[in-house]
Amino acid sequence: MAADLSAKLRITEIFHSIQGESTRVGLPSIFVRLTGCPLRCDWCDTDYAFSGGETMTVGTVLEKVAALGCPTVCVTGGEPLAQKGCLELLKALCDAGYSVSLETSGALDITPVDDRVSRVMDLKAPGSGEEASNRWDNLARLTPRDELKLVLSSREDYDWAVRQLREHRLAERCPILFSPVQGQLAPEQLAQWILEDRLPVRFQLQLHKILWQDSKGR
Ligand SMILES: C[S@@+](CC[C@H](N)C(=O)[O-])C[C@H]1O[C@@H](n2cnc3c(N)ncnc32)[C@H](O)[C@@H]1O
Ligand SMILES: Nc1nc2[nH]cc(C(=O)O)c2c(=O)[nH]1
Ligand code: SF4
Ligand SMILES: [Mg+2]
Repeated sequence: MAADLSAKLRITEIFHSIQGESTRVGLPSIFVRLTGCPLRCDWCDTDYAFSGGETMTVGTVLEKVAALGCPTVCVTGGEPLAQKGCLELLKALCDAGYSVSLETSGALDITPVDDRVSRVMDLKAPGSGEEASNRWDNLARLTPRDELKLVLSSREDYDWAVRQLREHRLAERCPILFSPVQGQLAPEQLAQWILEDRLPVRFQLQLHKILWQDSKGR
């Protein structure tokens, strides 16, 4: 069935930049940032997307994306899956031939997302203050096309992440990303722990924050 292009979405911004996160890091990409999030991660760098925004149809978002002329699209937020219309947007983007990734907190069911989308899902560590929001049944749904990210603010978070990695055999499911919370955990410290423990994970630094000091981190 075709996507519903009349479905409505609340959108904070649509922009063209260098992908700063996930295994797609470095690729020119279009970002579609959906407004609103039911979580409040302690260290969230995107609180400007919690409210405001502009209502648009999926069809209008497609037109704005097409005008930016880039084959790779990242749908993010806020929490994109908190809006029903997000599923229609993801399907419409895939139908139009884009290579699509979705950044999601893992607090909402990822099952209904179009199979062609690469789901980049966070597992919220205790330091985020949102550990209780993790939907643990999402883990079993991850495929090698998806990615799992753990954003860590301390040694306690790191130890917690290593336990999850082992207990849920996460590295067998999909690529695993360990990223320091910017300004809270020194990147070189996290890198050293990963090396010492011989972890099969990918160290990640938000590239856009190295490239640009813009408060919105484009
Ligand atoms: C702003 S969130 C939007 C998507 C979704 N709500 C989520 O949490 O995955 C995009 C990504 O930025 C990460 N992020 C947010 N603030 C950060 C920070 N201060 N340092 C490192 N990563 C951060 C999140 O963990 C998430 O992986
Ligand atoms: N350049 C850039 N890359 C990104 N990758 C994921 C982002 C996000 O906020 O989800 C993001 C972002 O905000 N900027
Ligand atoms: S879930 Fe994502 S957007 Fe929401 S508060 Fe956490 S990092 Fe920010
Ligand atoms: Mg960001």
